[in-house]
Amino acid sequence: MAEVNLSPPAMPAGKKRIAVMTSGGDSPGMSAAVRAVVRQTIASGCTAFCVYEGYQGLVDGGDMIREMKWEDVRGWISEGGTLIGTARCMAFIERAGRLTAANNMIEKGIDALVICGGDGSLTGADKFRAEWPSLMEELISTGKRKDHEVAPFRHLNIVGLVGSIDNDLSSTDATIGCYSSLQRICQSIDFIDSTAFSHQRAFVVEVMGRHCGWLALMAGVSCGADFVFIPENPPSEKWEDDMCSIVKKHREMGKRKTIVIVAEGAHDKNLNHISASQVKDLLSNKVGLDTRVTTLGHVQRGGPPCAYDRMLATLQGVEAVKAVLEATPETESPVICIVENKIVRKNLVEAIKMTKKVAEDIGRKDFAAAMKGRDAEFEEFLQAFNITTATDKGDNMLPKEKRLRVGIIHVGAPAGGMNAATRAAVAYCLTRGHTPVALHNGFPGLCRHHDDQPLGSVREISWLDAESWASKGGSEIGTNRSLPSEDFKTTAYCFEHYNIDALFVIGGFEAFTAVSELRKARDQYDAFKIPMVQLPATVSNNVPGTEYSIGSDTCLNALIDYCDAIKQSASASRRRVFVVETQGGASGYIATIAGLSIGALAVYTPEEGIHLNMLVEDIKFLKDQFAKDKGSVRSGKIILRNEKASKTYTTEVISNIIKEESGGKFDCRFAVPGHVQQGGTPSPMDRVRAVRFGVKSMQYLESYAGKSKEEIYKDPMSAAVIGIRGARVKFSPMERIENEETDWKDRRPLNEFWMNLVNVVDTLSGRPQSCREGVPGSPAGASANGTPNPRKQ
Ligand SMILES: Nc1ncnc2c1ncn2[C@@H]1O[C@H](COP(=O)(O)OP(=O)(O)OP(=O)(O)O)[C@@H](O)[C@H]1O
Ligand SMILES: O=P(O)(O)OC[C@H]1O[C@](O)(CO)[C@@H](O)[C@@H]1O
Ligand SMILES: [Mg+2]
Repeated sequence: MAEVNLSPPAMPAGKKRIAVMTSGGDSPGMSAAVRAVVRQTIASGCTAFCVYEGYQGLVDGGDMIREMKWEDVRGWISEGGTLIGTARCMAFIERAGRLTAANNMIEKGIDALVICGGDGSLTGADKFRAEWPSLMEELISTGKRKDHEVAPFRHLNIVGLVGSIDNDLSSTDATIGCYSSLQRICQSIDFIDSTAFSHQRAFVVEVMGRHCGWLALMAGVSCGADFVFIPENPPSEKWEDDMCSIVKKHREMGKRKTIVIVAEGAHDKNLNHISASQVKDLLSNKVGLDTRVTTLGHVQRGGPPCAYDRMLATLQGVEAVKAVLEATPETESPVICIVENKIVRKNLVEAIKMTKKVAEDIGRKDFAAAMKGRDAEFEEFLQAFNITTATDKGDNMLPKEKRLRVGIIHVGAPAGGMNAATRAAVAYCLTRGHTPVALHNGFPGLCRHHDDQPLGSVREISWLDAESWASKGGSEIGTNRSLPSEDFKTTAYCFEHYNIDALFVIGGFEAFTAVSELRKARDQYDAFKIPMVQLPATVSNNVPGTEYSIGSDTCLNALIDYCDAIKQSASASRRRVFVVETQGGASGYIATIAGLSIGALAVYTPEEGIHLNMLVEDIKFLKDQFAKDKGSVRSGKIILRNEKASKTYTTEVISNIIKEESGGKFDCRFAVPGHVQQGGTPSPMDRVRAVRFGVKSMQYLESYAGKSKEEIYKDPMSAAVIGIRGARVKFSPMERIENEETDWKDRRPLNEFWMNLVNVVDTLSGRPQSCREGVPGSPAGASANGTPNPRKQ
């Protein structure tokens, strides 16, 4: 009988069959990653496959490896867990299992595999890749495959996406799912807080994270816990006494509740496990506290992904497909990572090696090395946690002449994390011997009420005052939009009269403007010749000098919750579109990232504006979509329109035009979430970043202690803005940012790093280029990383 090649025919040049799978413990955002890989694959003219049930599906083959169409992943962006299933597969740990998996991949003609999983899954992927040539040889030598069948698959094209709640892979700042899990943990601890406070109780909370302390540490930072136990940095030999003395001290200082967080993999310096019940016994018996244990368990892994995880999963999924398409046989397998704010490809083998080394360092009790092996943020967060909970000032105190009175002021609209940043700054100041002074209710509050009796607006903040602010939304010291230029004279008088030696300004574009004004007014007022730092805090994320303002993540989460509910309603009513109006001032950041995170059909930003042709093309697109949908599930559609995208085409007008032009084929409504977008409780990301930036800002101001007014005046860095820029956290000189990077008219940065992401929203919703072609200022034609948009190639 003639030989038959049962494998599918080879793909045309440059086109591939790309499969995606999820493996290990599920994590929120995995489904969003699968959606992004599938849609980007199809948008690139390739064929998408999913491998169901992790490596088990690869080993079982057959129907477990299925082709996916565009519509198959509709609505997946907001789903928790992984809709293609996951498993911990023993068979794949053995070579025999991997051989069968390789054979199944050839059977289906899979050219490339994108694996979304944790350290274990990527270790498996790395092993599979390393072994691949020998697996191919074995398939041939054992007669399972012919040479020509194997020939097109000689090089295994593999890309890793890190999906795990544990955040345990070295070389990336965040894994897909870790911030959603942190959100679940923080919400639980916030709830526990109120009952603990009521009864003056202690709670020991055990959190997941297997061998990694990221979740425990970040929960400690965001919730203002009293003590954390993490495997990378075990407590001292006499930890029982240390913990009890810190808790006792906090109680003596007036705290009514105690929260201790224990990572499930916590141990002492000799690697003896530290359990939650052990900690509970100590708190009960040695400190005499009424203590309870709460083990959060799998609730930490469930539920929908937060905004950050949706965005991360989406951008990384898109990047994974690009990496597949750009790979040559010489390219080393990448893992897609994020460093601060930048999606980057790193070497998979190296990342696995570094991750394994952390485990080995812990095994060898080299904890300093283990700490270094985690990302750069990790150590900084531990320091920030220690500083904000420290009671033993001792060595930390500066000599008297280096101690400052630091004025802290909130300017502009409230934003999530303002209080957390203030709390961190206060704790840092007290630990170092500085005096934190709240300037209540912004600059007008300062000028008008500084000498009110009995309580003026200039007040020193005690540790206990600020202690409970870690999780509080709004602004505890009050905020105001007005600027110092409204009364420079009184502002200067107050700075002098109350001996303000340094200024920490927390807020958005107004805060930026305020620091700029004070800097410029230094010529006339000596009182302003003090070091000043602005910490960008605004839902709009439009502050020059940073790619991230605290509060913007809280806003995105509030907005996606709102949009998820609207989308559900639109889906249930089948043929309905919603136009949702977002805040953001003249910056389309919030609209774009929310669009990316909910799978919006289109995003209208002030940067691009709204044009008649755009509306005409979008209505055509909508008609086409509804014609294809035929009343299917998850067919609700949302267009996000920034509040300042157009003066003429308002949200209501657009909604009416769409309704009118739909020819009765579908309906359109609009919704305006308004100030809901400021969020209630700040998101954990805003809280932890607020703490990190708060501490860094204080350290920065402190570096000016002892300098003369003239030295400060001459130093361009003495008025600075702290921010994330690409892969780094930096202080930038106000003067340069004002002059070179600010669009003063539109109150936003001149270059907005996220502009190309509108293309990703379009690619993944299938919106044709024609909708934005010819639109002035449109970056259509460039993609997320500035590389050409695949749909244009
Ligand atoms: N050394 C290895 N060799 C081959 N396959 C492996 C190896 N380690 C893990 N795998 C495969 O990856 C699967 C998932 O690994 P693991 O259970 O460690 O979860 P993970 O990917 O680290 O995710 P998480 O820790 O977030 O749950 C394993 O069940 C196994 O199929
Ligand atoms: O769901 P399982 O298999 O019990 O595994 C629990 C483990 O998985 C994780 O949730 C993710 O790795 C760990 O934090 C935890 O130790
Ligand atoms: Mg793992």
